[in-house]
Amino acid sequence: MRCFDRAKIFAKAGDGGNGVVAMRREKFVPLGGPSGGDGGRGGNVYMEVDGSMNSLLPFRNSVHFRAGRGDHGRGQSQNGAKGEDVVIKVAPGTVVREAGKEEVPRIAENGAEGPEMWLELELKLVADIGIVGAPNAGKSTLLSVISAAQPTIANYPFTTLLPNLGVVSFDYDSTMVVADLPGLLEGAHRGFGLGHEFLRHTERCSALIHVVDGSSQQPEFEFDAVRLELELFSPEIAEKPYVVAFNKMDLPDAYENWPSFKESLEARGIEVFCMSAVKREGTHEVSSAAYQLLRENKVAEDKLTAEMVRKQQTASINEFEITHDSTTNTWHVVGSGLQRFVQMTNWRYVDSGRRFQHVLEACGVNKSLIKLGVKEGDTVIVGDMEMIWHDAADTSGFSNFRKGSTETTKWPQWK
Ligand SMILES: Nc1nc2c(ncn2[C@@H]2O[C@H](COP(=O)(O)OP(=O)(O)OP(=O)(O)O)[C@@H](O)[C@H]2O)c(=O)[nH]1
Ligand SMILES: [Mg+2]
Repeated sequence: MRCFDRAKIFAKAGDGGNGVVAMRREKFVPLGGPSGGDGGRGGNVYMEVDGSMNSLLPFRNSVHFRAGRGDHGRGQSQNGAKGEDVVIKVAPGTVVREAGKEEVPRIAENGAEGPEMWLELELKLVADIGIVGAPNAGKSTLLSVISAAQPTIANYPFTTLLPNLGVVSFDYDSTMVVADLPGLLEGAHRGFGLGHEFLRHTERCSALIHVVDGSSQQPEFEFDAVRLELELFSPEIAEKPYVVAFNKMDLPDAYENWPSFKESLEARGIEVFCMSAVKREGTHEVSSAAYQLLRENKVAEDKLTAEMVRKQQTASINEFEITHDSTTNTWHVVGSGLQRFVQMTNWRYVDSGRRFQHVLEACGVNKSLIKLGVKEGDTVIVGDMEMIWHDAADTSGFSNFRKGSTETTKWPQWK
């Protein structure tokens, strides 16, 4: 049962093919020169999100993913064929990590030896709202009332073993996805009960609905115990906005407990609602309040997205291609991000020239040029910026910037 939302797989990029040493031998061609073909590039391993998948179950049977190896090069300048790529399809909301590490892995790299690693996949539900609460509080009942979902409802704890999802629609285009989670027990953060396994799913939710069984002996105590579990499991989850829904108001015990529960929580600054999920009374108010929290959160998130887009644009500077014109010994560095950056940089100032230099270095342009065999005196063109390469021993690499062909600037020192 644990397999459905976690999996461990092995991915290996294809090895590159070997190059071959060969000399051209032909009648009437006295000095044929080398004619060995390069080895083919190894295949890459890609991950692709497939909207039709909703679990990681397929990875129970297939664990190993290897991209094809590149063919070896052959004589007569025949290069080896590229190895076949492998695409691993995962469900939306899958988080990929290198086993035992936190960062997102990079497995699509070239090399004679294809990189390989174990990857941990973790599926986190993509729900807007998570319903949390003690076992038997009425979480599934609430979901069944506010959405078309039909989760199992029964009068015993841990009826819900896997999270249920439901779509709650208000009018027209305002909808939200609500996840009903297994009940939380005291000690859940230490692995008691089932709640712990699934609390992770709430990490992606924008807000929570906390259902309290109003007919229990001490509803406030139950409320605090669940809050404590949330905090102990993850402070991040505990910080999410939430609404409290005091349930089972149709039962005399709950009806009696309600005034003191309400008073006590409101004194702590917590907004509470009462409802009878079974009788469908007060449930609309609860889901509307949750939707309100969601909307407030969206505004904040949009700001964050704008910030991320800006950061991504900076990252796109990193992608470039270098071509070499051997007749003029000119290197063209092309990349839309780089180009834009060049246009932005006011090359006239030493300071910005230096900044530009730093960007080229940070983006790996200098290193790539050295790898490709740039020589002293060669011209390098990035956008409309022309530079002369000088001794690579100097970390800066370039000796002067020229914009167009008219102006030349000497850079006295770059350190
Ligand atoms: N009287 C009354 N019973 C309710 C109400 N809401 C839920 N119940 C009952 O409480 C029991 C548990 O309901 P569920 O919705 O399965 O509770 P849950 O929180 O999902 O429970 P777990 O999945 O086991 O954690 C069922 O017998 C429901 O019929 C209510 O408003 N009034
Ligand atoms: Mg349930």
